[in-house]
Amino acid sequence: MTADNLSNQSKPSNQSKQSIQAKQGNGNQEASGNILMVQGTTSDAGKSTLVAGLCRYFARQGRRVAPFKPQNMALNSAVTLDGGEIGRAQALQAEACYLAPHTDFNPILLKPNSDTSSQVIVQGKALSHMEAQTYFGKDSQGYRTKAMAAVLDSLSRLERQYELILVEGAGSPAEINLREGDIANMGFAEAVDCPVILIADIDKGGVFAHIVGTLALLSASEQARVRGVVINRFRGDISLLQPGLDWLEAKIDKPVLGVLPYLNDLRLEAEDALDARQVSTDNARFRVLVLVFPRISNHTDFDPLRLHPDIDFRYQQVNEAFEGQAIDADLIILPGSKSVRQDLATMVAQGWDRALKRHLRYGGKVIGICGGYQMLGLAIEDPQGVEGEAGDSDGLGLLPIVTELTSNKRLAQVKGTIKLAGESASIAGYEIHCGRSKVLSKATKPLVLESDEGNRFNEGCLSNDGQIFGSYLHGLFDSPEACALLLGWAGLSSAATVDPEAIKQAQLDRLADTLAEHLDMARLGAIITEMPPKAHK
Ligand SMILES: NC(=O)CC[C@H](N)C(=O)O
Repeated sequence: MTADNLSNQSKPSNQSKQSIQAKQGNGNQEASGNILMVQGTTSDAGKSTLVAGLCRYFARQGRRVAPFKPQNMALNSAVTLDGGEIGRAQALQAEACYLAPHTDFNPILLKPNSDTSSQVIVQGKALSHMEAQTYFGKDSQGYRTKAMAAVLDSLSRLERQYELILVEGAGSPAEINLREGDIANMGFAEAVDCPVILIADIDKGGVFAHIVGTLALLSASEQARVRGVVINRFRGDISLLQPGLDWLEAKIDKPVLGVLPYLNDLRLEAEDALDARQVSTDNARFRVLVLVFPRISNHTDFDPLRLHPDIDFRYQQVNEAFEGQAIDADLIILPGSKSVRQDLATMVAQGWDRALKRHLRYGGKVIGICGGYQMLGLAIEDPQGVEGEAGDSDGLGLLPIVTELTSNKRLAQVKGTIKLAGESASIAGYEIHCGRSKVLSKATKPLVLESDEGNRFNEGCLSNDGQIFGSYLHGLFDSPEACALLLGWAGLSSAATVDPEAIKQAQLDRLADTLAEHLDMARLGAIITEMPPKAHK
């Protein structure tokens, strides 16, 4: 790949998109595997978004491009086609490349279930606590060696299949306490000898200090591999910024590759942070409240509701005192959780058990998804201590199910039909859970699903009074048909149609257009090609 053809921008027709897909689908062609890494001066500087935009930009040109994040810490994950689990940001970036998600795009995923411990997922598979101990040993050096081996193994597979690999760092490379044994930022870039660009968020203020300070805290060889900087989320008059940019380029002796505008209404899945923004609620006629657990997982389940013009959508932190306040919702949703028993205890301590019952007495509806579904049941048992201390907890007692957490994590993409209130619709989604739930009585299971392996099964549970529905399915509002059916059941009739997939595709294209306009793509192309990766395999 040459700098020229990297910067040669064109929008593909639908036909060339298909040929990209075909190309991307069957890897094993000649590939030089150029690597570019994006690091940020802070968390939330815009790394994921920049990588997603670059993925779409290059994929639209017919390039074989893939995303990569060596190590991700997030509770928002996606099920891959090869039956594993990766961070959602990498799944979105894969989609930006017109690719299905693959475990190699994010070989290490850490899912925190307390302030001091995480579930470790290596190349898509969750290690049990025992495995984690033997895999990594007790010291951080043990972890680094094994994790780095997995990272390089995945990367070398991608290098054989793709022309360009766009790598996202994590947090900032200048976290002094995390530098030793780092595999997520400069530790990775040094190991594979790839160029780095640094992105900084000007909206937060202090952008010059962030950039100069970050570079000052790097070693000489790390500084040298930072080949340019990108300033993100700028609003206002660029001519007023220009003197600052000139000063910066002289000070750091590196180019500013571009200043990206503040994309106020960019609606792309958040990597991990909860995105509470919603479209205008002027015409909203239905109130949805999603409880936010300290260890909420897969909050992107709610994006279709957050972006729905008929819905007044709210997140409510369950660890904040609320007792006595009016709940003010037609539908309350309990989301997934990485620490179900503990999040349930937090919720009950704040009086949410009583609040939910009151809401139901007034005719409100309740949905529980995955961990939230488990909480609605009679009991949650964790005899092996899969999510912390071993033991049992009483559930909220609103659905006739009993759950046992097992070390055998279920990961599956599923599709089928949902039947509620006499209506049925097709539905698709994914399951990520250690728990297995038994429905005790003859309660209705409203879903008939089929997994990738072709197994058909009934899923979910509806209370006898028809007011409470629980399911393991993440992404259950993504299909417009299923979303309309669920909202209809919950009391919102003739809801507008929101198609999150179409929104996502339009946003990725818009992002790529923005990068094409505001980044010096010729220079970026040169950065990518002038530093061939060293043989690290
Ligand atoms: N995604 C989830 O909510 C998972 C629920 C629970 N932590 C389990 O593993 O079963």
